[in-house]
Amino acid sequence: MVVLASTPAVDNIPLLRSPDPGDYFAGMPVVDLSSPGAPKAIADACERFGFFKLVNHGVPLDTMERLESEAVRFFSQSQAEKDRSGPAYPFGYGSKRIGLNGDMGWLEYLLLAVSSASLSGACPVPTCPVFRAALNEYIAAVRKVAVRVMEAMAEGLGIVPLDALSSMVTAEGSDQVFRVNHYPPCHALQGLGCSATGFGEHTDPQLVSLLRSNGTSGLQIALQDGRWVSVPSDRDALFVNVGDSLQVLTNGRFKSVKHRVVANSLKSRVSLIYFGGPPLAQRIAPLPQLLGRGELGEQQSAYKDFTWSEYKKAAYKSRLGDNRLAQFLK
Ligand SMILES: C=C1C[C@]23C[C@@]1(O)CC[C@H]2[C@@]12CC[C@H](O)[C@@](C)(C(=O)O1)[C@H]2[C@@H]3C(=O)O
Ligand SMILES: O=C(O)CCC(=O)C(=O)O
Ligand SMILES: [Fe+2]
Repeated sequence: MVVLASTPAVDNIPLLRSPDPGDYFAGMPVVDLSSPGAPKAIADACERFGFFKLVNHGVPLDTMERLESEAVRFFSQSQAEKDRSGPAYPFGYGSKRIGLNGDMGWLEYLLLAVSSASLSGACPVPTCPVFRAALNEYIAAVRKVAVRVMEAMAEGLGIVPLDALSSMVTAEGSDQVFRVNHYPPCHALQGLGCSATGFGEHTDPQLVSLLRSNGTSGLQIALQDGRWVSVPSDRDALFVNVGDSLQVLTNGRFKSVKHRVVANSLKSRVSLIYFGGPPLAQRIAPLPQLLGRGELGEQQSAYKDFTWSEYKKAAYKSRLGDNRLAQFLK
């Protein structure tokens, strides 16, 4: 992180060295969901990076673009109008403040509750019926992809039944969240050699997150050696993150990926993220098939026993960049 003389527009937002064009993620795994090799490729990518790009996923481009243009229309309203959809917690519009513990980023967003395959009726925003319809169409489609991806993960890990993981997001009462992030261009930092933090480094607490963005890059992931690499944007693709809960369910075989977003000084970024979480009462512990006999006898869970409700509570008490899983290690 670099420290600069204060620039009022970005006060309280941490600054990062501008991404170096050479730091693109050269070895990024790209998985074709329609190919027979997908389960193995997905398991491999989740073990090595906790992250992969997914193509041929089946969400129609116009479903993604319809939602993107409704989101752009929402965020182009006046600040007073947008604030009428706030506060962000538990669900609604938020700006710059992320979470409840002092994290700040150069973005505005909508945090929305999903019930079954659409926006929860208990989530009153957005109020615009056209925006809600676009959200519902996209959420139904992306959730189907999440289910296929989790089935492929199970297959790639050699777990039966194949819905051992995906049933946690399709179960009654599953805790799914949808987020629309808008990172306006940060003109104040143009040419200064540093960028505003859009969304600070963190891992996602859920099982999986599926992200789609417009053509503006900014997403970065940390490799296992700690090096940050930029993920080139691709508006046709989805990007899949392994979350903390999936790391635990796989007893650490899949790694939850540390990621962040760097704001662009010229272009705005819009991202749509589906977070698949289990029901609150779901026990988060390694699947029995992944605790099979190894050379050293019965393998033990590396984690204390906990439920998603307990983990979520702890996550919401933490700062974005905290290592939330550390307190649940044995
Ligand atoms: C600082 C925080 C924001 C967050 C809740 C938390 O206390 C720690 C986890 C954060 C995160 C990251 C992934 C998702 O964007 C999110 C909605 C989630 O479930 O966990 C956010 C939370 C948030 O923005 O409220
Ligand atoms: O907006 C993005 O591209 C990623 C944001 C993110 O990681 C999150 O909302 O958890
Ligand atoms: Fe995230």
